Amino acid sequence: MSRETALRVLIACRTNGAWADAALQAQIKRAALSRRDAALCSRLVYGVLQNQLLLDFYIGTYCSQRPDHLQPPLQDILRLGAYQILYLEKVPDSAAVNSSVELAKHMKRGQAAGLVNAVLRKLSQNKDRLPAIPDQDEAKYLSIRYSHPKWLVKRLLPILGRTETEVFLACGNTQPPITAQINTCRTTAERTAEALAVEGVRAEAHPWMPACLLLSGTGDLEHVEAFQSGSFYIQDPAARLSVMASGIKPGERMLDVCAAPGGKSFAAAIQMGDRGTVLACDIHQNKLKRIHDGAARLGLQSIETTAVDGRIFRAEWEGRFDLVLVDAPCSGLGIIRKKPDIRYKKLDSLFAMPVIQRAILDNAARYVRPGGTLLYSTCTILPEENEEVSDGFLSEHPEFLMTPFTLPEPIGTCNGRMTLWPHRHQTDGFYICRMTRRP
Ligand SMILES: C[S@@+](CC[C@H](N)C(=O)[O-])C[C@H]1O[C@@H](n2cnc3c(N)ncnc32)[C@H](O)[C@@H]1O
Repeated sequence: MSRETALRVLIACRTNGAWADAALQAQIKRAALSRRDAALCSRLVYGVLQNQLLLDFYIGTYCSQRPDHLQPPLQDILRLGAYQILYLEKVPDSAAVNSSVELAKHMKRGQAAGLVNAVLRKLSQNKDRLPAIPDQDEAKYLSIRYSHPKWLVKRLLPILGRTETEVFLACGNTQPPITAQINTCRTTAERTAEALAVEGVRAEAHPWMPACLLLSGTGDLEHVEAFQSGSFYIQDPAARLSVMASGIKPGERMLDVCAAPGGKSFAAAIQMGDRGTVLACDIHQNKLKRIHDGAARLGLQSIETTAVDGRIFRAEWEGRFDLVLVDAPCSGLGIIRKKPDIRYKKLDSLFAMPVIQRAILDNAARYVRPGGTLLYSTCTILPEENEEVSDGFLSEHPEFLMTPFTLPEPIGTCNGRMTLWPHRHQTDGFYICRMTRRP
């Protein structure tokens, strides 16, 4: 059942543009998989997505047809089989081959099962002497080796250089830690860790982020008492760092323009000791419920929600906020570890982003009071959506200037803007730019 469910998820991602995490959740529930089967299913889906280009390279070596000319479900079946043979030591090759042949039989295409059998058997026979990836073209080599699209590798090479690009790409295929941010309005990290231990969840203090725990052995956290009672919420340190950089204080008024599902609004309300106002907005009315439910669970009274398009001016908000946060919609290339399928999204949708980001920033800036703060952030690492957007904004808005901020060591003081990188900071890839409206 795990393999069939994994196949359904991969097909949904490819044909309906579904996100793997949401499709996984839905399909695991639909198939009513046990905890163990669900874990294998997740491992298969994430493993295939993280290694897709490399798997295709090996499949192509042993297949009489070009893999991209095969019927798409057949490609997915071959990738699932190849992943098990090359990466899952506990699955015997025979089981990987036979289960893949069974999946192909369900396709009711005569030759599909035979082809899957032939390709996977050859792969299994040769797995200790796999062909070398051609390395004449550096970007192509790295793209296949680490299964990241070639266009992204080409963009990264001049920014990071060869060695660091390789480290970044390898990091993109690792499992990110699960980090709990403590609701310090309610409890402490120590008490939360003790409560989690009682329920079998291991928690250790984050090496440098205050009031933050690294979790393992979590399973489904929603059933854990410490979660239900609002002791913490799950958020990467990078996201909380952006709120720390804003310097929001108790009693202030904050507007979170692109707020759903609410992580930064929660971080801000907690940083303010739940005193003041956080107006959490999103263009999608249906997403506000997540913010509302999260705030209720955490017992945060200072958060209000409303649906708005951040590009459209609301006269009643002009100059009214101490802090306006634009955590803009973006390509998400900084969270490839969590969402491996982001790397395969169409380029045109990614590069439409800067126009939307700038439109939201230009409009939201009008809501900042004189002397107040405008914080622009994204969970991506490319300058097109980061420095180029904030620099473009600053060059046309002389009433704003970039202002330094200080974050916990080892990050320290930043000169107004910074990019966090997964391989350097062990956080999500993230951009923070802090600007102040001249008084
Ligand atoms: C990066 S996510 C925000 C994450 C959130 N700040 C958090 O920390 O949980 C971007 C959000 O912007 C919203 N969005 C997209 N276009 C928008 C617009 N024109 N106005 C307001 N929100 C928008 C999306 O619905 C999405 O929820």
